[in-house]
Amino acid sequence: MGIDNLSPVIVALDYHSKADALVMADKLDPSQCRVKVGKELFTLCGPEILEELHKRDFEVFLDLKFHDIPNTTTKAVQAAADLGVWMVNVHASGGRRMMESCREGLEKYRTPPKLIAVTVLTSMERQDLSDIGLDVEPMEHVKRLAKLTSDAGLDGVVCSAQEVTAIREICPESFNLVTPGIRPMSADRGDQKRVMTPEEAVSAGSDYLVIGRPITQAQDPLKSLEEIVATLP
Ligand SMILES: O=c1ccn([C@@H]2O[C@H](COP(=O)(O)O)[C@@H](O)[C@H]2O)c(=O)[nH]1
Repeated sequence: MGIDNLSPVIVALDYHSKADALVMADKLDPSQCRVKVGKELFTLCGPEILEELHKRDFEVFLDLKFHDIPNTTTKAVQAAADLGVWMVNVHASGGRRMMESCREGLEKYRTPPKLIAVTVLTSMERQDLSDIGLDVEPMEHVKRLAKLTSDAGLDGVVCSAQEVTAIREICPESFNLVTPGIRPMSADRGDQKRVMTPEEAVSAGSDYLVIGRPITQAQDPLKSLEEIVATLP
């Protein structure tokens, strides 16, 4: 079980049509897991896909990773709150003022979405950071951005499960750690670089495991989800 009564798994509905996403959603039980709508599905379907998922009682993580000036990102997270999503995110590299403005922008909501920030994408490794002028290990940059996010008063971060132990040492216990880059031992890593197995991620202290292709591209997605959940401590 996760930090509430649901499993910690958030299934990434990275599909190229509303129909395909809903076929998958209809196989899932909203009392067992949450779902994530990302850039591909939201760009194709817009808010309608959220309505469909909410009708089916899912809590939805709207993963649009807003990265813009404070005014723009604040309006964007408010728009997400108006759509009733459970979780929304920005990029921590947008900076402290941007994150604080987003948090303040959500204060007027009775039940605001959880607001979290992406640290370093799990597809990135040291060379990728070096390419963009950051001569630092991912771990160091993730820790810096997690602390900044916590100081800005957000609810948590997106990071690799590899960084969970280190973040726990510098951020409050209540700080949510949302970890993509989850790969069962036999699964293809694809473009992910900083990965962990579901079991290791939960043991390390991840609150939520974001899992896409190992479930959605499986021959039998539901069986794959059930097998993953069965391995969790
Ligand atoms: O650092 C990040 C932030 C977000 N993601 C998203 O999570 C899923 C992972 O999908 P897989 O198929 O399991 O790799 C995907 O929607 C990404 O956009 C991430 O992977 N890393």
